[in-house]
Parts: sequence; structure tokens; C-alpha cells
Amino acid sequence: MSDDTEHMNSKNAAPQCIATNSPKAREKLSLVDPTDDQFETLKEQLQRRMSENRGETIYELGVNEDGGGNGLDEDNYSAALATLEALAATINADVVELGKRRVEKGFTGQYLLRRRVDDTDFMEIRVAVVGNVDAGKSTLLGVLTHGELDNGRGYARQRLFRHKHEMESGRTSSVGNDILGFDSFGNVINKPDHGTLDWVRICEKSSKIITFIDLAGHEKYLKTTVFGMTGHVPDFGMLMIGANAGIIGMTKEHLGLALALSVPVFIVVTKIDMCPPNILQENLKMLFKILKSQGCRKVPVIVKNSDEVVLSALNFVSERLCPIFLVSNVNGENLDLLKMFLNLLTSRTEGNDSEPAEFQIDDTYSVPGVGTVVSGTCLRGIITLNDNLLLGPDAVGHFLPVAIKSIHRKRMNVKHVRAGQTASFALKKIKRSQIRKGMVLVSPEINPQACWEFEGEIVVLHHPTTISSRYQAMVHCGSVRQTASIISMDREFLRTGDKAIVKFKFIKHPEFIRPGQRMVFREGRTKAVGSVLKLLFSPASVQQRVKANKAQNSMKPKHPNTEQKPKIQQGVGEQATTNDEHHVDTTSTSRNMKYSKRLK
Ligand SMILES: Nc1nc2c(ncn2[C@@H]2O[C@H](COP(=O)(O)OP(=O)(O)OP(=O)(O)O)[C@@H](O)[C@H]2O)c(=O)[nH]1
Repeated sequence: MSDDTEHMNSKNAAPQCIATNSPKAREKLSLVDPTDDQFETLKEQLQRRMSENRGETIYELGVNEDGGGNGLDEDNYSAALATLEALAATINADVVELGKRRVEKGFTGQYLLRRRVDDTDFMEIRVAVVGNVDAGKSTLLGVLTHGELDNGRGYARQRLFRHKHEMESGRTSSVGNDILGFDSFGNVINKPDHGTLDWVRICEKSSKIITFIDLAGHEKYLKTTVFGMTGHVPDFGMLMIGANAGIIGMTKEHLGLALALSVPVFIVVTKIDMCPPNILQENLKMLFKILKSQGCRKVPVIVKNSDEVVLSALNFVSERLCPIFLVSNVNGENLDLLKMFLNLLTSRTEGNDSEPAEFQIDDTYSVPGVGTVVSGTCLRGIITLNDNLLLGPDAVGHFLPVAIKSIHRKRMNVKHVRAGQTASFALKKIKRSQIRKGMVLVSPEINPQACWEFEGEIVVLHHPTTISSRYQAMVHCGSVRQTASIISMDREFLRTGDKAIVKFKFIKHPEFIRPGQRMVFREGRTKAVGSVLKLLFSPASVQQRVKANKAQNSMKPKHPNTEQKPKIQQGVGEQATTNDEHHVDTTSTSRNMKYSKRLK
């Protein structure tokens, strides 16, 4: 056994998952020849585990609680497996063998139990794909989703480009989504028809869909990459590294971002077909050093066979483990291991349908014949067709009632969307101009309040000089992306490496954020990360802004969409300030200039 495998078996690497995913010793015993009562108990346990894991779980036969075990002899193993299959049948689940091996006194094995779902439902796992330019991100996604290998000269990535300029330069600039569907047996569903994928067909036939959020590798698109990592709520990050190029450019930046946002990361090293072995070894050595360093504190593991895939998938969510896959998009080496790993990933969002719904908007569209459509992620609760929700906050912090006209999940019409799932909604009687990224749709039960100011705890990862009060930079928090100014902090200056409690004020409009949310505060190469501690609603600032609001509203030409807005929640408003040398928001500045020209 290699060093890497020993790591995977270590208790430190995997306490949570082994506890929830592996059967207790008594389950194993009763699996061999359970009485009727024991069978019922086992069924209850299985049902609980299936719902904890969103409709799937992994059973291990022949092992005991601590993951070790002598195995079961041939007859007992068959009997235990038969019980497992009978249990699965009672809850409409399929059983797939992941691995079976001979041990001291018999056999041990792992089995994936996955619920068969109807054709309008599927599990969803979001994977943010990051890495430096040319690491092979788009190529790998092309190969995985279209099932055809690359030629090393950009063949596979052609299918994924979304903008004309990307096609020309070969670089990804937008946040793109690609899907890979697995059925209840773990088979890939994607079958392109003349080069295109029918998303609705994939969704209908899949029990699990992996959504890849393909983020840009170039530094100039870092803002989009940060938005993808915060606004699109990834369950996991897939960091891509070119075998011959190693850790260059934005690789460390992207890894740091994932760590800062507590997104578990696995690594895919591409182009192993064209990399001399000594260079690959050197680059891997460097990668291990970085992952094990104080800043990362990860346990790197090179995944070499299907047993190691199962172990790493089981232990991955504990966050410390960092599985590494060495692949080639050209000759297909180890792509099967990566696919198997993707098939075994489980969502990190805990779903509870009884919670009030909360949906974070990350994009808006105007669809001919349909109207205004918003897309985003359901963070809490369940949203059902024709639900009445509150949309906001608008520029002055108000939320207005809206009805959900239709729901699409991955272009498929559905009746509801649950926590952890992405969807798009057609909204009734709402203009696209009334919506911006960062708004939310929430259940009226939440009684949402927009806030201008909040307190956060941040660590400065990089700043060339010192940060003081009045410093402005972009706050990324969920799908909120807005410049905020530091109004005060618990020390005079902040330098690289400093930690502080800081009061922030949004400069354009109030936002709906929550204590505990992770945040990134950045401007150019300056970057601080941390979390929201509390929202601030000081009476003085409320009054001041209500006044500013009134003044602003009386000066503004009346907007047809905002004139008749029902005011559900009283909020506060403020005019954008652009007088700080650190921040010029071009959209708000040009908009303000247009207004002042009109007023003259
Ligand atoms: N030989 C070989 N070439 C590869 C492999 N993976 C990708 N390539 C080639 O590497 C080049 C860059 O791949 P891309 O997929 O465009 O890289 P990217 O990371 O998506 O780049 P950005 O979109 O700019 O961030 C293309 O010409 C691919 O054909 C591989 O495993 N082996």
C-alpha cells in the first residue's frame, strides 16, 4: 500500500464520512441473516441515511465500525448482499458494486445504493472548475460531457465556447455551465446528437447531475471567477493544473480562493501524455508541498485505482483530504477514475423543506414570449410553482411581491426546486430592469431586511501598502457584488497578514446578506477574505438615508416600473459616492452623469 492510501485510511482524514456512510457492526451482523424485526430496523436506518445523503449512500460489507475488518466468507457475503438488495428494493433504489476484495477471512466490498427518481427529479452537485489559462479546463469538460477525446489542439473545447471572442482567442471569459448526468447505476447519460447535448433528455434520464461551473483562467477575468465561486454556490472546486506547466499564474490564487470560501477542492493534473516524467514528478512535489503547507493544511492523495476513488469520495467532504487525478484528455488515461469520483460526490447543502425559502439570483434574462427570467440557487426551503415570494432589495431596500410563473431546472420544466438546487424562474409582472444580480427571492415569512452597513471579520491576504478607513473595494458575498467602503475598524491600519473586525458600508444600494456568510473583499491584487459577523441598522444612519432617499426620489425622473411598487419592507437609501481614489464604478458613474444631464 502506498503512503497516499495510508493517509486515506487515517482517522483524521475521514471522521465524518465514515461515521455517516459506513454501517455499524451490528448492521453488518444482521445483514447476513436478519430477523423480520431486524430487517425493519435496517430499512429505517437505510431510509434515514438515504435522506441524509440526498437519495444515496455507500454500504460496506465485511467491515466493522473503524473501517477495518476480516471480511465475510463466501456464503455469508452472498447472504449479506442479498439482504442489501432486498432492502434497496423496498425503497426503490439500485445497488451497484463499487469494489470487492479478498481479505484475511473472506471478502469485503462497497456498494452504492442510489434511489431511482422520476424523470423530473435528479440530485445536483455543482463543481467550480478553476485553474490557470491553458490548464485544459474547457477541454476536460468537452471530453467529459461529449464523450470524445481531444486532439491536443483544442478540438474538445470548441463545443463549450459561448462568446465569439472566446472562439477566436480560445479563452474562457464567462461563467459557463456544462452538465454530466449519471443514472442510478452510475452510467454516464450524456450522448451528444450531432455534437449537441439535449439537456432535457439528460435530466429526464439522470439520477444525478454534475453541473460544472467553468470559470475563466486568465487574471483579467478574476472578477468573474470570484463571482462564480461565491455567487454560484459550488459544492466543490476542481482545480486544474497542466502537468508540464505546473503551479503557475492564477493556480495559487484560485486554490486560495477556494480555501477562503471553505469549498473542498480536488485536483486534476492534465496533459500527462505530453509531460516528461521528471517534470511531472517535480511539479507534483511542488503541489504536495503547497497543499501540505500551513496555509492549506490538506492531505494530498494521488488516486490510482477504483478502491482509492471510493475511499477518497467517502472521505473528501471532511475537507482536509485533497484527491489528485493525473489524466490525459488526449489518450483518456485515468478519466474513468475521475468520472467514478464525480459519480460518488454528494451535495454539501443540507435540505430541509420546512424552512422558509431563500433563493439567490445570479443572472437575469428577458425571454421573448416568456418575459423576465431569473436564474440562481435555492439556498433554503422549497419553492413551488405559483408561490408568492418577495423580490429585493431594490435600490432603496424595498422588497416587492412576485409570483413564480414557471420553473426550469437545467432547461426542464419542473414544479419545485429545493435547497442546494439551481433553477430559473419566469416572474409575473416584473421588468428585467427591476432586477439585478445579488437580489434574492425569499418567503414573506423571513421578513427580509436590506442592510447598508455590516460588520465583518477579515484577513488581508495581500495589499501592497496599508489599508485604512475610507478604503473602498468590491465585496463578494453570495451573489452580492458591490463596492463597499470601510467606515471603521478595530485598528488604525491593516497590512498583509493582518486580521481585523471591520465595519463596511455599501456605496450604491443596500443588500440582503446574512451573518456567517463567507466574503471576499478585493480590488486589483488587493485581497481580503473573511465572513459577515453582523448586520448594522443604526437609527441615525437609517434617518439620514431616508432623507437622502426622499431628496433623491424627488430629483429623479419617475420610472414607470418603480412608480407603483407596493412597499412591503421599509428600507433606507443612499446616493452612490464615487469620490474615493480606490473606486470608480463606471456603471453608476455613467448612470449618474446621464441623470444629471437630463436634470440640467
Ligand atoms: N496533449 C494534451 N493536450 C491537452 C490536454 N488537455 C488540454 N490540452 C490542450 O491544451 C490547450 C488548452 O486547453 P483549454 O481547455 O483551452 O485550457 P483552459 O484551461 O480551458 O484555458 P482557459 O479557457 O483560457 O482558461 C488546448 O489546445 C487543448 O487541446 C491533454 O490532456 N493532453
